[in-house]
Amino acid sequence: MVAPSQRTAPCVLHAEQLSRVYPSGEGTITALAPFTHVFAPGLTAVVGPSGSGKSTLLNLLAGFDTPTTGRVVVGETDLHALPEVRRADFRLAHYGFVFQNHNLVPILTALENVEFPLTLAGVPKRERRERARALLEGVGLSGRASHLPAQLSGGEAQRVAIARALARNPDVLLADEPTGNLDTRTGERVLELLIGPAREGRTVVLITHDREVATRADHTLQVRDGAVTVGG
Ligand SMILES: Nc1ncnc2c1ncn2[C@@H]1O[C@H](COP(=O)(O)OP(=O)(O)OP(=O)(O)O)[C@@H](O)[C@H]1O
Repeated sequence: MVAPSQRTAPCVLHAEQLSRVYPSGEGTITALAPFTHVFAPGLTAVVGPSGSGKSTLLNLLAGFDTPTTGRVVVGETDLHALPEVRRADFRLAHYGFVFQNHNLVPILTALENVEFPLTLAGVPKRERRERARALLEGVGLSGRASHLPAQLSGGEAQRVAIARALARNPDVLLADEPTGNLDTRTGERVLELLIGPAREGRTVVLITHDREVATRADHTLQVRDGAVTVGG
């Protein structure tokens, strides 16, 4: 097995006066007004209407986008202060991502998809294969290891994506509507797989339109017209 990442204590994700303003025509759009929040370990649900700023928030927390003001601190690291290449490495080592459409590599099998982040990390083949098998087993998909993404159901593909996201024991798991395309029962199963890491002390941030899903979270953030408030 791969040694757990350098996680000695639960990692805290801190947004400090974080905001994002986009140019729009002649003017600007405040997609996210300045807000400060500590994302504690556990599951945080981010809810809000379409266009309210949820994805903008997630993209900033991931370091995919640059804030107009403020910063994102992960543990001791100021994410946006890192040069681009180091930020990408940091992201690979500390973050896992799950998107609405699983984003699996279509030409790789389920097992190879889970192995992929370990390959990037230079983990030797035998070790990474063993770890990927254990992760697939963890999401109940040992029997699908050699399937290509196109040969998986939507729920199965999403479970593979979660196994992949967990491959490097991330401190932070960011999920954008991971249950959005799934029926209720399958969505519930996928949600359980995200709640597990949250219970183990990871910081899991989940965007959802589904109020039912949000009720399972430890914390809820409401985003409305770019303004973030605590509580649903
Ligand atoms: N790159 C961009 N340039 C200009 N405006 C943008 C950009 N990205 C997002 N916006 C605007 O910022 C606002 C927030 O968008 P965002 O995608 O964060 O909303 P959302 O809550 O995730 O919506 P949805 O639930 O529909 O995915 C919207 O008004 C959107 O049009």
